[in-house]
Amino acid sequence: MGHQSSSSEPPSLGNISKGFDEKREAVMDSYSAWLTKHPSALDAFEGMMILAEGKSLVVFLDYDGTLSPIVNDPDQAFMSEKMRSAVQEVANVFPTAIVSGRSLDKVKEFVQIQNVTYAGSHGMDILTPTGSLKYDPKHQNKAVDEEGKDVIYFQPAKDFLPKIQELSKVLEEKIKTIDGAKVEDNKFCLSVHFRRVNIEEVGILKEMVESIVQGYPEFRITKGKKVMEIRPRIDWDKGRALQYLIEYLGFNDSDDLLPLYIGDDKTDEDAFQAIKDIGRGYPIIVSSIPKETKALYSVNDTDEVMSFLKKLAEWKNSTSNSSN
Ligand SMILES: O=P(O)(O)OC[C@H]1O[C@H](O[C@H]2O[C@H](CO)[C@@H](O)[C@H](O)[C@H]2O)[C@H](O)[C@@H](O)[C@@H]1O
Repeated sequence: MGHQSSSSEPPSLGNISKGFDEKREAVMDSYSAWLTKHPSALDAFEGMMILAEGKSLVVFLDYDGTLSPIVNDPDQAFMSEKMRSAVQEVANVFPTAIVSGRSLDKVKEFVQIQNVTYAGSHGMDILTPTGSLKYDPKHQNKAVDEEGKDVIYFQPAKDFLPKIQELSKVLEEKIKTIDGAKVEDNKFCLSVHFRRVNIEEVGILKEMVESIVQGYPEFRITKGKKVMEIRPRIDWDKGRALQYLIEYLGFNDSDDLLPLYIGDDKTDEDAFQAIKDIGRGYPIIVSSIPKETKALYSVNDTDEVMSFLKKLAEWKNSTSNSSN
């Protein structure tokens, strides 16, 4: 008797593979459609640089998912030596800042490059050498760094520190019961990670965190990649940090300014918006899947970020040499 297929029978391998191919094609189609709206910054590079000629390009880079690939353990999110040298090449020829959700100390420890400006805690902890900024004692602290240089810390959430530390302890104690959950202290904000939490327990963890944070109305929760980010309710984000750094560099009212920001996460959208508000510049999202974004351009992954940074430094070096 010939083989009869019925709906109760398991699908054959051939059918599974056909279904898989169809799904993959559909994903590729939607990614291609998305790319027409957010073209690859590598493909669009020449055109972007034509507009950059004679302008003052300022480079802003997110850390996790941009300079280092997303990994399971946040403490192991190291940057490759190749990426470090690409960032170094860019920092040698453009003012460059790293704007991260990590604590300032942690991001400095990961990146280990001298001539870049660092902003930690989603821009709530910015370290700059003393310079053109007006001294604002409300949010700025003068200090001397490890090398004996005068520096300024800009910390708009400083007053929240005791409460953040309290909240961190409460969260740590409560989430102990959930295997794989982790609180990361990013100084002016906290991250509750659930990448390594069993899928069945993620909802419980989220409810737990939400209910604890409700008891601290001066804080809010934002979402990142398998992480809940708890931060003070202040009008400050990566976009405001970008504006602060532009002012610090003295480009506030400059028509020459051309900010470029590369980031992969929701909190980077504030910086993309800030560039849109300025009215010119290159907001670039790192994504291998179509997603809602304010970025104009895209790159697929951290390898493409590295290729883009290398091209950028090469372009600057070649244009400087040709004008000599
Ligand atoms: O602004 P960023 O520099 O992108 O920081 C955002 C969060 O990044 C880190 O978490 C993410 O990367 C981890 C390491 O790859 C990954 O394990 C985690 O699932 C991701 O959410 C960082 O640990 C967080 O504190 C930052 O808020």
